[in-house]
Amino acid sequence: MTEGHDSRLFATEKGKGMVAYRLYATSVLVSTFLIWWYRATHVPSIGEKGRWLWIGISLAEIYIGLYWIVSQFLRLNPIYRHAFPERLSQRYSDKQLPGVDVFVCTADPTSEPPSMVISTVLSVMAYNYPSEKLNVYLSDDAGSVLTFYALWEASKFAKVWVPFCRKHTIEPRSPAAYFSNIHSVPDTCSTKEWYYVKELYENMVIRINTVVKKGKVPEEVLANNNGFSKWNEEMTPKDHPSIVQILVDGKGYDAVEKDGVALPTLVYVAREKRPGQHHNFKAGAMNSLIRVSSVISNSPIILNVDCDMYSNNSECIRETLCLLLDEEQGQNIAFVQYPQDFENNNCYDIYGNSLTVNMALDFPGVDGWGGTPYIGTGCFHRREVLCGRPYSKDYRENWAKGVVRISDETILDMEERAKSLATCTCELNTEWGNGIGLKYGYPVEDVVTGLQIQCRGWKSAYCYPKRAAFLGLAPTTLEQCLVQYKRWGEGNLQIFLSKYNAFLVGHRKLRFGHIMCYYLYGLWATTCFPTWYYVVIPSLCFLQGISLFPKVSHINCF
Ligand SMILES: O=c1ccn([C@@H]2O[C@H](COP(=O)(O)OP(=O)(O)O[C@H]3O[C@H](CO)[C@@H](O)[C@H](O)[C@H]3O)[C@@H](O)[C@H]2O)c(=O)[nH]1
Ligand SMILES: [Mn+2]
Repeated sequence: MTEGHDSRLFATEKGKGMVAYRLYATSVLVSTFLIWWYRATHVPSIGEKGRWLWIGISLAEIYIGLYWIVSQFLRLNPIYRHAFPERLSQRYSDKQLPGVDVFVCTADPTSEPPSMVISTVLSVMAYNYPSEKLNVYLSDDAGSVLTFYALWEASKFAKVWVPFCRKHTIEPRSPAAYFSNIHSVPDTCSTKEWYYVKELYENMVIRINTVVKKGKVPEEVLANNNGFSKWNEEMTPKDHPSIVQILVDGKGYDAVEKDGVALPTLVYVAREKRPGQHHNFKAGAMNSLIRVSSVISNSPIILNVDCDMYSNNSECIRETLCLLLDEEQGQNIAFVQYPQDFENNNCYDIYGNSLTVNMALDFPGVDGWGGTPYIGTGCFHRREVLCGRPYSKDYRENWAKGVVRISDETILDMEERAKSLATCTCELNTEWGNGIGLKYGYPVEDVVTGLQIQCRGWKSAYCYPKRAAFLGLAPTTLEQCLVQYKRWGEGNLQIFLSKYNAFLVGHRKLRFGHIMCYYLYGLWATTCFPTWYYVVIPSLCFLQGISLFPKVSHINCF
């Protein structure tokens, strides 16, 4: 069933086959009750072997059953959104479209190689969106000259790459992904041009990798480019001043390259780091970017991506705008979250990294209750809301908002102003990290931030386009997986146990089902205990000759 008519920019569709699913869920529920009944009525009597083990397994089954019941809140009401970008183009000219600031975060040039980071940056620079409305910020939490060097190289390559992508409607627009997956020349492109771009890209990657390997930028580059003078020998990742450099000024003349296509603004940001000053990880980096971008572009929409999650769908901004700009249904949507899809999963996916259940089943279900959580990457926010604005029915976003250049201000002046907003002291005695920007103090800062936004009355939307919007790298080794799951499990449990427990902050503000969705993630880590019990104890009992399950011969065990 599709709600919506021709003027809507997006439609909301309810999940199919729900009657069948409800029947199935009811049968599981009935079976669960029967198992509980069986456990309660067959407890070995006092003194009998295995009494406590029986009670233990009964508790494990009760917990798993209750957790399953909570999980059904995510399954009963899924919705799917479909955007109509062609209607957006009919209604809004390029000039009328809102500005978009894209934040890419990186933290370590060793584990996040600069050549990968710039591929992500290039993929978002090449969105099918007016360049003068697009601003890309790279936050480098390591403050590394190597990452800056890579971005400087990328800013030059972008002059060829961005027009190339737009001219030949290339997908995906991450050069690394494109050249490693596509080996044939598109029809519209001459072989010469294609190989020229490919070679240009490959040579750039070789130069970047050489510099990263040596750990040093070549002298001739340092001598000829002022940008590198901001670094000196004393600077370390944990101790350096703030650096803001506008590598491409999309609103200036230098952005118009030879084909007459303007490039998006490209800015390098390394916030100040000092020993003893807490930097609040990614949330701190995001909040610095919100401030820095407010003097350079101040776009009403912010997209944030992790540096290992490139844009795989160049239409994604337009699709998102369909949701946010829809006059009837979009006014209360604070953020639009895309799934975390990964390109490096193999068909076995032994650690369950593809997150298919969460992305394809759970999140449309949470969306049905009023809003998917914010999961930190591939998410478009309204700047105003991220900065603390509560929902009000009468509020209308100023989509034309943006920085109006002070006529006699140079780029250097602007960089200086921006730099002062990325220092350690600029958040002292402010609400940053509390009511403004991303919340501090939680390992999954994004989830708690999203929850806070929803408690201020806003909704959020989940978009699951056929062509994945972003593709990232999932952990590949068991160790990386354990670290990742521990962080998510621990982080969500911490929120559950804190004053940001969804019920405590959300009662009367969120629907009961929505609170249960947050509980599912909050309690996820605790399911390790019953699971562990279930996996270990019955096998040990088996060795001792104690049976915790009905025997096949006892068919009539009830
Ligand atoms: O001090 C820091 C630490 C991390 N990052 C960046 O934050 C992103 C995510 O960090 P990562 O270490 O890759 O965390 P993951 O556990 O892989 O992240 C997942 O889980 C996080 C917590 O929910 C979300 O923020 C992420 O978006 C999501 O991909 C990366 O781009 C990092 O470069 C910083 O900018 N500064
Ligand atoms: Mn990651």
